[in-house]
Amino acid sequence: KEKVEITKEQRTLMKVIVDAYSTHQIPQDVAKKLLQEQYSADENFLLLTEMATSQVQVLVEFTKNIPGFLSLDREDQIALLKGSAVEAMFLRSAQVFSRKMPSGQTEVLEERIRKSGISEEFIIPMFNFYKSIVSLHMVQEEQALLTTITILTPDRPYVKDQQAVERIQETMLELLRKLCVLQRPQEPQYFARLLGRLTELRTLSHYHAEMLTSWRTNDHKFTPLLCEIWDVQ
Ligand SMILES: O=C(NC1CCCCC1)[C@H]([C@@H]1CCCCO1)n1c(-c2ccc(Cl)cc2)nc2cc(F)c(Cl)cc21
Repeated sequence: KEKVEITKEQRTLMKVIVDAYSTHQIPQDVAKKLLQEQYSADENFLLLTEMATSQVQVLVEFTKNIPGFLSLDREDQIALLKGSAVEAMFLRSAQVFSRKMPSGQTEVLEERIRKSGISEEFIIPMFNFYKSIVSLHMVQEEQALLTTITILTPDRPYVKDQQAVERIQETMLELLRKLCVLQRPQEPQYFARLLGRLTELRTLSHYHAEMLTSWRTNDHKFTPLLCEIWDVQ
């Protein structure tokens, strides 16, 4: 039986990442807003673009706190952010969706999102992904590390020094692997299941431009930051 132990420096690394992750979150709670009232497709589109814009800003702040990230080549830092922002947005949406809510609220939230203006064909893959995240019952440490591992994906477009990114990502993967073994001794496959979600996340993210341009709204207005990050306009 493998004796898994978190080292002192791994514990420090974990604390830095979880603190940064919990500090840099969307200012106001989008779930609460959606539960308060039913919005029109236009209002929902505006809400999404506002939320997504502020989430990118928050993602940049979070990324600066990932040990080693700022020592990467500056252009590679940008390439990693641009390459992971959409996935980070869907992963964050899934994590918000998977939060424990008073009974019946999750169903209301799901209904509001289904009717938010998003075109039918994307609803199923999106909720399949969200529900696969819900079913993992991830703890905060796992959520923070999974987002970190997504950001540190070496094979994003235009990354020059992939080895340097791989080295930092491997540190995070090893820490997450240990956490999973310690957290779920009875589920040896749990770590593999977590990483499997990143494949589903990448597939879902391929649709993001179509999901946005096919939104049932007359005015698909995007902020300059979203035009940078999303393949739209
Ligand atoms: O604002 C959203 N997500 C933000 C993005 C930044 C991080 C925090 C969450 C959207 C909402 C959906 C209703 C209409 C208004 O937008 N959203 C999406 C979503 C994201 C991308 C596309 Cl293209 C389609 C839907 N999935 C969500 C799951 C949820 F649980 C909640 Cl609360 C909201 C969610």
